[in-house]
Amino acid sequence: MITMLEISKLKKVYGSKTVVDIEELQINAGETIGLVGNNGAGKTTLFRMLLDLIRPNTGQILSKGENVARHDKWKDYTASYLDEGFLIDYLTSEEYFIFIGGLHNFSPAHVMDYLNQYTEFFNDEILNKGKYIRDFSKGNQNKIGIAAALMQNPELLILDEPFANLDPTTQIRLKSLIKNLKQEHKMTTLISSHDLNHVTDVCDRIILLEKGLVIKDFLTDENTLKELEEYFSE
Ligand SMILES: Nc1ncnc2c1ncn2[C@@H]1O[C@H](COP(=O)(O)OP(=O)(O)OP(=O)(O)O)[C@@H](O)[C@H]1O
Repeated sequence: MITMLEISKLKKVYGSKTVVDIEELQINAGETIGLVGNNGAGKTTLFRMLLDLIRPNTGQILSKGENVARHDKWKDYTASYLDEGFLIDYLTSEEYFIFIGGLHNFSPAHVMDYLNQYTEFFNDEILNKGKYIRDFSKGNQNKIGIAAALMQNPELLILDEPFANLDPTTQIRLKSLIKNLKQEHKMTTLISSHDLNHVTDVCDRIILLEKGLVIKDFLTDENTLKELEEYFSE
């Protein structure tokens, strides 16, 4: 098995509160990981450290063996959408996609062609609306951010609560999209979610965080949903 991410002795502290405290965690290439945990468990903080948006107090994250805080190579194969801060509010959706495509040397025509595969996912709400990104609903901003992240055909994809704010139809379409990416591109995917149903459906491994600690880490099977529901109803 090839290791994609290797986390060791990772700690993030705010004031007197330790919000992430992970002794050891490995993510293998090709895995689809669901990160679950109640509000404040540390999911977003962990993602932000994976993307070197914030720095840990101690410990490190290696991506393909290189510390993300000291090297840049991971940026070539990693894509993410954490929140609307990743978008550019004053652009239309087309302008934004063309801007992101330009970073990967796509011509505008190539970008528009690439977007054809998302016709179903977009559900006719994203393109040709003459609307600025700031005026889209949060769910539709989500769709824009996810499609833009996928444009670079990443090996590692990180999505923070991708199902939140999506209508049920789009949630189901997003699940097939993620399953496809796993099957066809062997993509390594990390998804945080409060939706235990979706996350157990789409992920082959679940990591449960609580107060920054990994409480459970197991492969998904037919009992996982029940186990998680029991854990969270205690
Ligand atoms: N910049 C910051 N300064 C101080 N405390 C912070 C900061 N960022 C996060 N925290 C705290 O760290 C803890 C973990 O927050 P985080 O957003 O990572 O949790 P989460 O699991 O993503 O939660 P949610 O499910 O609500 O999104 C929370 O107690 C939060 O208040």
